Amino acid sequence: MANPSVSVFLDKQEYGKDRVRLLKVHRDTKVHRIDDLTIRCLLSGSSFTTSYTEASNKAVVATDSIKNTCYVLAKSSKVVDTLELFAAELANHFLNTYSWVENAHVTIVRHRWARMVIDGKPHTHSFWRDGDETRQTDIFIRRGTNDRRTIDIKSAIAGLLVLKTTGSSFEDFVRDEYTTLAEAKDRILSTCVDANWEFNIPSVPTEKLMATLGQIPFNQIYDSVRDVTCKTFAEDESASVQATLYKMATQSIQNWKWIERVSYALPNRHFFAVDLSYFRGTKNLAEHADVYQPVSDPSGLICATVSRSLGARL
Ligand SMILES: O=c1[nH]c(=O)c2[nH]c(=O)[nH]c2[nH]1
Repeated sequence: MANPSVSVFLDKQEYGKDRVRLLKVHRDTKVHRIDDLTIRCLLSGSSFTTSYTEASNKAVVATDSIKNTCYVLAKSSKVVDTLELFAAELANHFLNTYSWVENAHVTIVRHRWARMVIDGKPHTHSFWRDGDETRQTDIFIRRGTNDRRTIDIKSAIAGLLVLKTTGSSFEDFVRDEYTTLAEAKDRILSTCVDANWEFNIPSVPTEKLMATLGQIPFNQIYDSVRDVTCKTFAEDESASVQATLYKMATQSIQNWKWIERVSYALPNRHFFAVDLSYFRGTKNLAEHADVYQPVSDPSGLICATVSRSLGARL
């Protein structure tokens, strides 16, 4: 039985619409472009407390209206193709429209569509899904004092599946009574990259918010982080996932003054050479390996965040 004399308080709250699906078609030229998005918009602030504690809906903007707003703004917006700017437009809209909303938290996931190549030529209006990788952004805008806004933006790549067939070793690790893993001079390296990067954005007067964000080359930064990730993965003579991860993260901070920190979560998807010695003494281990067994579970998991040092602004 619950004890009603135990005192509690509402510690955290945010509400809104999740999984709003939206396809925007850009037909401004004959070469159509598309943005296939899944959006989450969450609102919070002290005015919403009573909706939880006293069953009062007086302050509640229906989540259905929040969903409708996503479609209305997608219609008029000129920046749907820059996730961070479209997310900022949405978040800013809720703060500007409803004076009692203190924070707007918008997450957008963009699903991949690649242009079809037909008879060697990029097709003007047909696309195919080239993998499960997504681009994402998570933006949190706070109503500050003196009509200013503070903005946290974290953008991400999720589900980028990569594999290399040489240029990766793992040696000189702890050997004790628990160790069965052989040292590997040359192994398969494969991971499914989750990377995110946080922006350093000063608080801005409300009316300058979109103009300030408009100066940040979000699409170029995304392309660059993805390129650095792939190039480093491909070219690094990897001593471990840890060492390769650190090189990836460091470069993006050094490339872009707006990036404050970069995090990676890299599962180490193991591929073990199959011991074929049972069959006529066939050699398939170490330098003889070319038949491997992919092991889906368990995998290693290497996670790290690299941050810009204090006073290290470009
Ligand atoms: O790159 C690696 N890092 C590790 O920490 C580790 N541990 C392991 O068993 N294999 C690997 N590979």
